[in-house]
Amino acid sequence: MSAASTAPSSPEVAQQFSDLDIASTVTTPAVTRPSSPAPPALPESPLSSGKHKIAVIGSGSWGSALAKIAAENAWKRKDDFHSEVRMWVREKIVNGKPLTHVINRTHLNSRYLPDITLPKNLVAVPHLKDVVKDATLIIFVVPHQFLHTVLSELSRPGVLTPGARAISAIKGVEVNGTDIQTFASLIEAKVGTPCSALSGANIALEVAMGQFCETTIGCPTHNDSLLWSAVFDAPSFRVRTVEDVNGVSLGGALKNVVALAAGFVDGLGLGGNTKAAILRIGLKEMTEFCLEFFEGSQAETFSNESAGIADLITTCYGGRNRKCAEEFVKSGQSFEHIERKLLNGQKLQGTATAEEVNNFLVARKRAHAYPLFEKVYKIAFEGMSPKQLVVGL
Ligand SMILES: NC(=O)c1ccc[n+]([C@@H]2O[C@H](COP(=O)([O-])OP(=O)(O)OC[C@H]3O[C@@H](n4cnc5c(N)ncnc54)[C@H](O)[C@@H]3O)[C@@H](O)[C@H]2O)c1
Ligand SMILES: O=P(O)(O)OC[C@H](O)CO
Repeated sequence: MSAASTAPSSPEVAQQFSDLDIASTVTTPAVTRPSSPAPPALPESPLSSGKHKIAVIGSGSWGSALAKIAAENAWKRKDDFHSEVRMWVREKIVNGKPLTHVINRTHLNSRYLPDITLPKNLVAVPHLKDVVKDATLIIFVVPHQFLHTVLSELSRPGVLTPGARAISAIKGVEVNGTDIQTFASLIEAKVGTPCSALSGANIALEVAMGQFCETTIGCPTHNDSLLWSAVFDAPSFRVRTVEDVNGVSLGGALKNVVALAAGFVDGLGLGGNTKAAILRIGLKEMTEFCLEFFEGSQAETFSNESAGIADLITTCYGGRNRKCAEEFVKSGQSFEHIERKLLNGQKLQGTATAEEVNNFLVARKRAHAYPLFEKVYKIAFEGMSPKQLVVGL
């Protein structure tokens, strides 16, 4: 497609970022499917425009990659979506300039996803309340450590649009004693929007580069699956929807614990057989954990969907958790040090999840039923030798 003919900016953001050139070209996907049938009609928007408006909360590597896809789809379906998509960027000075200005001028997230050109209808905004103004579809994709702060700001009266829906692409769980919650249910409880969950074998950079992959979206209703498929499905990012919001959420959280075990295996110099055994045992514990503690979740989400087996494979071979756990064994340094050394400002999720899951299982007196999760916790937090990982499994 040639250069866009209309400016995608709303008056407020045009004023806020008046010096931006967001009226020229918009990145379009390289592949089109001319023979595809017309997409299904979307559920009505609560806005008087009749269109849905997308907001992205988070601008790390995954936030930026998902925002890119959502903005490209919004631009293609202007009858259904406001073409401007706003992305919350926690302001930071990068090379002497605010990151929001850098993103809006260069269309590059130089801090978290350099070298990937973002669509020009994706606008970086530093204040949360401006990001969600009039938004009907809100994508939560901050590292889970920061979610509570975000939710307390969004739960103030008048901040969110009545009738808005949310989706969580955050991988982790929230534990309080004997209670465990997914982030989708935490978001739903704190801000009152129905919340779906997106998870899959999705290393952010590969997705942003347009390499083919699949993702799974767990949705509470059929309307949610229509909406979120329209936001995310793309020729190189195929969406499959399931009704199992908990299974999708738990797949994304628990695979990070297994990825630490896979990294320990690599750090110990053990081979493919051992890693395959860890993956099998890990998938079994992930599935059993979900079935035991989350009523209505489905084993098939783990065995058949990208959010289960496929994400486990990619993360145990190519993810940050694996990489940091390998370094933990080889260097003997702390995970905090390794995170700073290797991740360039990105956040490690697996150690926090291993601790949360262990605390929960201990509180429920069920730690012995999940020996791999227990070993990962003890190696990461209690000084157990990594060599003990496979002993007695
Ligand atoms: N990176 C991936 O490949 C990938 C893929 C799928 C899912 N995920 C999941 O997506 C979620 C977000 O991960 P990511 O990779 O986009 O983030 P990231 O690890 O790249 O972290 C950077 C983000 O954290 C924010 N941040 C840093 N300090 C903060 C603070 N004090 N307060 C608020 N925000 C702060 C930054 O502004 C930025 O948005 C995680 O749950 C992760 O597991 C990541
Ligand atoms: O890099 P990791 O280990 O956080 O994994 C990234 C994604 O979750 C893979 O789907």
